[in-house]
Amino acid sequence: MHEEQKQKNTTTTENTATESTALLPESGVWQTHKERIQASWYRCEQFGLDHTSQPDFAALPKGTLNDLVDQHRSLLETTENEVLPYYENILSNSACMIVLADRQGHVLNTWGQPRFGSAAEHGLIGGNQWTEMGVGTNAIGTALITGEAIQVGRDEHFLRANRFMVGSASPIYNTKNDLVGVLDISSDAYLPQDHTFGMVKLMSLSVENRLIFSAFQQEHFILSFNTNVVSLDSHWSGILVLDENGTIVSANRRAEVVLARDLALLNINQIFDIEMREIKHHPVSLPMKLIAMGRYQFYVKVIPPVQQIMRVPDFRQRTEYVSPKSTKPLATKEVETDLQKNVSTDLPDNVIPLAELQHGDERVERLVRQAHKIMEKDIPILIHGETGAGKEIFVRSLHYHSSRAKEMLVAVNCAAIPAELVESELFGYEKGAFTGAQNRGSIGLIRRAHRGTLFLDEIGEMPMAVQSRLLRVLQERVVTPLGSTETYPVDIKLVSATNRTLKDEVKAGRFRQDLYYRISGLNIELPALRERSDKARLIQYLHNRLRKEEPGPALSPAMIDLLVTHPWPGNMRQLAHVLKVGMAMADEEVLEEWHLPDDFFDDLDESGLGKTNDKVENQQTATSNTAQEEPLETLIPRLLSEFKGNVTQTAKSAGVSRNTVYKYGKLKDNGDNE
Ligand SMILES: Nc1ncnc2c1ncn2[C@@H]1O[C@H](COP(=O)(O)OP(=O)(O)OP(=O)(O)O)[C@@H](O)[C@H]1O
Repeated sequence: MHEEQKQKNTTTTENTATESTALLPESGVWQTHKERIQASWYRCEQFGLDHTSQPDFAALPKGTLNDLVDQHRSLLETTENEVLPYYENILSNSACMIVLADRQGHVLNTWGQPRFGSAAEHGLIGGNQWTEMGVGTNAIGTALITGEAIQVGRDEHFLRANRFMVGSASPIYNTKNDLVGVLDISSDAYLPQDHTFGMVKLMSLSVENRLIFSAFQQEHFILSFNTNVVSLDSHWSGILVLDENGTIVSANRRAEVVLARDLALLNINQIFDIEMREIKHHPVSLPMKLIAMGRYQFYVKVIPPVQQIMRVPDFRQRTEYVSPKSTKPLATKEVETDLQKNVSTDLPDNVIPLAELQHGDERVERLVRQAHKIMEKDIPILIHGETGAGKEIFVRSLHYHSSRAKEMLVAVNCAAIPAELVESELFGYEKGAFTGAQNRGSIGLIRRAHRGTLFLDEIGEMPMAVQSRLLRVLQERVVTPLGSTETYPVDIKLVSATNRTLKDEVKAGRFRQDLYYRISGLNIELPALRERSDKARLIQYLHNRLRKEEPGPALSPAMIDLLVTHPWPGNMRQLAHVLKVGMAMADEEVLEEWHLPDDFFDDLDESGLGKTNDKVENQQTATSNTAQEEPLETLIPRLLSEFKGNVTQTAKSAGVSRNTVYKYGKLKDNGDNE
């Protein structure tokens, strides 16, 4: 029986899940709508909610929401293109709201105007998270948990606070059959609800179909099929994607439901009474009548690839072929292949692929490989490294290359949260647990990382009391919120980082020894930038990355040498800053020394690693500046005051580097101060 036939009219079920009948445990398969709502209510009770609880939307901070929107740009655009026509044609006078949420239930965007009050009141607002755990039974959260479309009537919401609306939600699956988001139409109860429910399912199908077309239409044949010819272009049609040999490489959910079988990698001749070569030669706009699996008749339309597949010999396919671009050592290539495992094809823009974190330094290659493996094991990772060495960037990349990539990476900077709040932020709290707690309670960051990765940055800063609680969570794998006697199971991958030497902290009594051993399953020492043997390549890589964001000047070999010489006390963060400032300052085609910020030269001076020509200039000062016939000690301060402190102009005019200007400008200052 098909899904929608199983759904019952909301009005007949609205009173069936009364507040005392949360009977059914989560069983996995529910036959009826009523049982699904009951199972959801049961889960809500397990989450510690009662009907009077206030919704906890666990709203994301603004920056994080922007990141999330960036990560889901193609889903958002596809939805917008597919959904807005419905809204404009059908729903615009219906006072309802269309909502797109990600697979964790975070609202990514909304369209339309509901009748039910302001965003602050109804909570359907960007960044708010609609999960069953925080908001009780609701269309978005329940569709996410069950993976199926659902309509939640007013009284079917577990929390009374949500019983002013009806929500209809339908999950969206991508071409790999991963749940990537959910579409929801919410309104107060005056709309014909069956109509709305059908509509949201149609919308999610149209988004899914569009995702399939975008992924495959360039190079693949696409067949759409339906039982009647006039519906061939509708979103209810089945879609099959075929490669050149007729192998089914993708299909929409509708195709699998209608044909009632797993279609992956079958040949088209196993489904329809036709061969691929006939499909290739069939006129595009002429529907065919075909028999599926010897019994069922369908109308079928062929959509050929936009780019015709070229049948030309390509000897690069042979194994002995060596690409001219493969200049990297063999070891790096092997690492890359290995690191491709688990890679989600659409890494968010702010995530650097693992293979691009190392550029030939053996130590870094090894630790990247080790950490990548350990991400799949139940072993915590502890990363030690100087500030700015790239610990967080590394962890982000690890998470998105792991099997947990579909769930959240929750990054907590223990030093940034006031000591007295660390505990409640991490473990969550019951409503009214302490003075100052928001009275609706909070699920806390650890539970938010459930099935994902928890990254505790600067773990050395964690207060002792919190350390004991964390130890308990790691030992028992359950979280007990502040003020609660309930425990909640959690499955997290823990990665911690510190720039302190934690063993010293243990000796000094500031860090618990037992916790240290718990968190340091795999100990990783991320080398400082100055210690890396792949510095030159890393600098060029970062420069290229920045140039992709915004065009900028090139790096000369001399500039690369200068950057390689620098001690980089602020590591990758400082390198990124210096390059960004330099590239912004430069109008020329090549980055020059005088484009770089002053603090860059400070560090060079302190380390005594200045350039050779500075040394030559220094020797000149011992006597005089031959060009100007004036010692630099007086020339530089004079020019500096002439150019009103402009270091670049002074350097150009004196024919010396900015470094030298800085040095002699400072000498004068010091002298004045004495
Ligand atoms: N592998 C890398 N490739 C390119 N840029 C990088 C890389 N690693 C770090 N960066 C740059 O350096 C900045 C700082 O990195 P990150 O925040 O990961 O350092 P950290 O070691 O966690 O620092 P802290 O100890 O201060 O928290 C990043 O925002 C990014 O601009």
